[in-house]
Order: sequence, then C-alpha cells, then structure tokens
Amino acid sequence: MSSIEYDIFWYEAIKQLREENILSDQECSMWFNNMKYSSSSENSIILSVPSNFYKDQIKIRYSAILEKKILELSGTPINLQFDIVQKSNTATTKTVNSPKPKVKVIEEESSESSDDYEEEEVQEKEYKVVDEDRQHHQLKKEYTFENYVIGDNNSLPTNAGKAIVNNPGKDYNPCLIYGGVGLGKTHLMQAIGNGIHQKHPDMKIVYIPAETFINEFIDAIGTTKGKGTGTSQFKNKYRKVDVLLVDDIHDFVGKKSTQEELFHTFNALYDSNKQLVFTCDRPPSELKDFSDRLRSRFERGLNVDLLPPDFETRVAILRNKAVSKKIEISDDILSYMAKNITTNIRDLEAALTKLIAYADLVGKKITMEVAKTQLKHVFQKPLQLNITIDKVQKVVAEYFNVTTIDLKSKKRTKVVTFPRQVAMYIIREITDFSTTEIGLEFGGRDHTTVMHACQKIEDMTTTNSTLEPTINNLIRTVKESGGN
Ligand SMILES: Nc1ncnc2c1ncn2[C@@H]1O[C@H](COP(=O)(O)OP(=O)(O)OP(=O)(O)O)[C@@H](O)[C@H]1O
Repeated sequence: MSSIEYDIFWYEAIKQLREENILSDQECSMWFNNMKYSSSSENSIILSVPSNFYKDQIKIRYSAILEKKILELSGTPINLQFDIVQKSNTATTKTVNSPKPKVKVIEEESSESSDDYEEEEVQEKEYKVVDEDRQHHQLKKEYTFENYVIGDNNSLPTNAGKAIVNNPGKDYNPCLIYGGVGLGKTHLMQAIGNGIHQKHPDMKIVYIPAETFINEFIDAIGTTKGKGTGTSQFKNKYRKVDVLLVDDIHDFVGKKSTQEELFHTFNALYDSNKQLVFTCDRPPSELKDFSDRLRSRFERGLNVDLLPPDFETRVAILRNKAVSKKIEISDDILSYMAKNITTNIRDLEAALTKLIAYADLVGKKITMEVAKTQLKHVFQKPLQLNITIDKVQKVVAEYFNVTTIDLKSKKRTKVVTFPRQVAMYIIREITDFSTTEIGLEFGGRDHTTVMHACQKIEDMTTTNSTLEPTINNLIRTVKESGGN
C-alpha cells in the first residue's frame, strides 16, 4: 500500500471525527496542529510529533479512536507510530533566552500554528488542568478529563461533561450519568467537578456520595430536637451551592424521607440555575421504590449511558495507566490483558496494579510470561462466567413481567413475543449458543425464527432510542448475577 493512500485515510479520519464532534476544535488545535503525517509502511502510519510527551498523550487519548476510524475507512488495521522530530535550531534560538518574545510568538501563531512546535511548553501547562494549589478538597486530583480515555462507549457522556464545564447550569442541567459497576461514572463526575473548579474558581462545588448524604440527613434529623437547627444546617449546606454532584443515587432506593429531602434540594438548585450532576447504576426509569416526582426530575435533563469499553479502548486505558505510573510494558502484553479482561475498567486497573507490584517486588521486567502467570486467576474469573439460556430467560421474563413458560410457549400475543425476541437477541449477543440451540430452548423453534427475532430487535434499536439502554441493562443484570 502506498503512503499516499494512507495519507488520504489519515486526513479523512480527522475530518470525520471533527464532524462527528468526537474531536473538538480545542483538542485539534492543542494536539493535532503539532503533529504531522510523515509516511506509511505496510500496516502503519508514521506521524511526527515534537516530543515524547506528545507521543504519549496522543497514544493515550486518541490512538484507539483514530485507529478504529482508519480501519472503518480503509478496511485495513493500521497502527499509529510516532517519530520524534526535534525542534529546528533556528526556532529554538529565537525563543530560548527571551521569555517575552516567546509568548509573543505563540500568541501570534496560535490561531493557525499547524507546524509550530514551540507551543509545546505552553500546552504542557494547559494540559495540566488541575493546578495543585487549587485542588478541590472533595475531588480526587487524578479524576480529570485528561486522564479519561475516550472511546465509542463514553464519547457522548464525556462531551456532555466538557460542555457542562464550559457552561455550568445552562445546557445540560440536570445531567445523569448511568452505567454498570466500575465503568467510570465517578471519574467522569469528578472530572466535571475538577474542570468547573479550575475554570470557574468562584463557584461553590459540593461532591457527595448518596450514602453520605443519607447518613448526614439522618444525623441532622437526630440533632434537630424540635429547634430545626440540624436540618436547617443540612439544607444550607446543600441548597447554597453552585454545583451539586451526587454519586450513586441508586443508594436512595427505598429511603423515602431522604428522597423527599433530595427532591427539595433539587428544586431549590434547579430553579436558581445551579448545575446538578448525578450518577446511577441504571437508567432512572428502572429505579424501583423511587418517588415518581424525583425520577421525573432526573429524566428532565440529559441522561447519558456509559457502556463497557471495547477492545481498543481497553488497550488505550491500560496504556494510559502504564504511562502515568511510568511503567514500561509492551503493547502485546497490554493487548493480551485487554482481550482477557472484559468486565470493567476497575478490573483492568487491578490487573495492571498486580503486575506492577509483582515486577517491583521481585525486581523483574514485565514479560508476557510474567503476565500470563501472574494474571492466570484474574483471567479465569470472567471467562468462567457461565451464562445459560435459562438465566437470560429468567431475567428477561421477570423484567417484562411474564413467565419463562410463556417465553417457551406457542403464545403469539405481543406481550409475549416481544420479550421472547429480546431474550433471543440477548442470548445471541452474549453467549456462543447457535441459533439452533437457542430455538430448541424456546419451545423447539426453528433457527430461522431466532435469526428473524435477532434482526427485528436490532432494527428496532435504531428507531427506538430507549430499547438499547433497556437491553444493555438486562445484559448487565445477567452478567452481574454471575450467569447463575
Ligand atoms: N475512560 C476511562 N479512562 C481512564 N480510566 C478510567 C476510565 N473509566 C474509568 N476509569 C478508571 O476506572 C476506575 C473505576 O472508575 P469509577 O470509580 O469512576 O467507576 P464507577 O462507574 O463510578 O464505579 P461504581 O459503579 O463502583 O461506582 C477508576 O480508577 C477510574 O479512574
């Protein structure tokens, strides 16, 4: 393949990612203007970048989405490689001993500095979004957008989060981020908090896990003793903020009076255009034992779903963590881990931490052999997850309020056929059962019936926007119950 062909794919990939708003203008001017297409080899594109810093950042942040897009466009798996191109001597001498002119050069050229590597130093400062002196006491400083790898699974929630940082209380208010265990809800919520704290230093931000909110509320009632001081202090604390971040609101399920309190807090803040962000392990429509009016408040704003990351994103996340821990670990090993750990990001991190600790303690390099031996048990856990047809039928039947006997029966009323088709679709998606095997477990149906059902549900997900989250949630429930 000639370099010209890859050259075209490279520029087209960037163009499309911009059009799809996956890359913002700011990101392009910050990272892409300082990187140049250099050449191609058989399966790779070589880009020239000004420093190792750039190389690592581009790898962490964008390799996965770029490689995926180029694969989509060219049909060939291409990996991105980087050449560090030194600054030219003239450019260096122009600025090295004269700080003032240097700033001037940057200002003059920053709007269209497609090949100006002099910005690197300034941009490294910009990249360090969390300024140590201005760290918010409740938020983890590592939980920033810069450390949050973007993939197809989380690009919408991440872009929404960035928009909130730019305009708190305006466009996406309230914002509810939902998704399964360990998929990055807290990280994203705190990144929003950290971003606002940096960009709008005067805003009062409160982050609170739902459980702490509940406990504080119970304590406040206990100390009130008729004078109202405990509860009024509580109200003051949460109703006089500019940004309220409440983590894991599913913990409010069944807690009637705390829900009531949250409802009033919500209204007070919402009415005065204060930003509200919540996280939850499921869509609000599926919060049982939850006040309808509070649920409808959550649904009023933007609800975004964090999905499990795909393979490329898992590799990028591992790379990010390895770089931030300054650990050298080959791409082969990272790919091997990403292939075998598909549960969630927390599990990926735990596996990497285990490898690093081992290598550190015994003073060994992390080789493929070390990875295979040390992570044997970690890998076995998810792989042994045994999802049966029976389990999926139970979860789906319970959700749609029909019986598993209905699903296997000859009944053809819509109340039964739709859940049956959903169950067949989920089994095809998450297990290796063939359509023949599936048909047999649904009252001896033919494999073509199963194929038809799967196609029908797939088509419906494109027209019915609530179906996909519902299916994802059912899949999550099946997986979380261990498949048994
Ligand atoms: N896109 C990402 N890029 C980099 N790291 C991530 C990403 N998503 C999650 N992580 C990391 O994975 C770990 C788990 O994330 P987090 O605690 O935010 O998940 P969660 O969805 O809130 O989990 P839980 O359901 O237990 O509340 C954190 O260390 C976080 O930094």
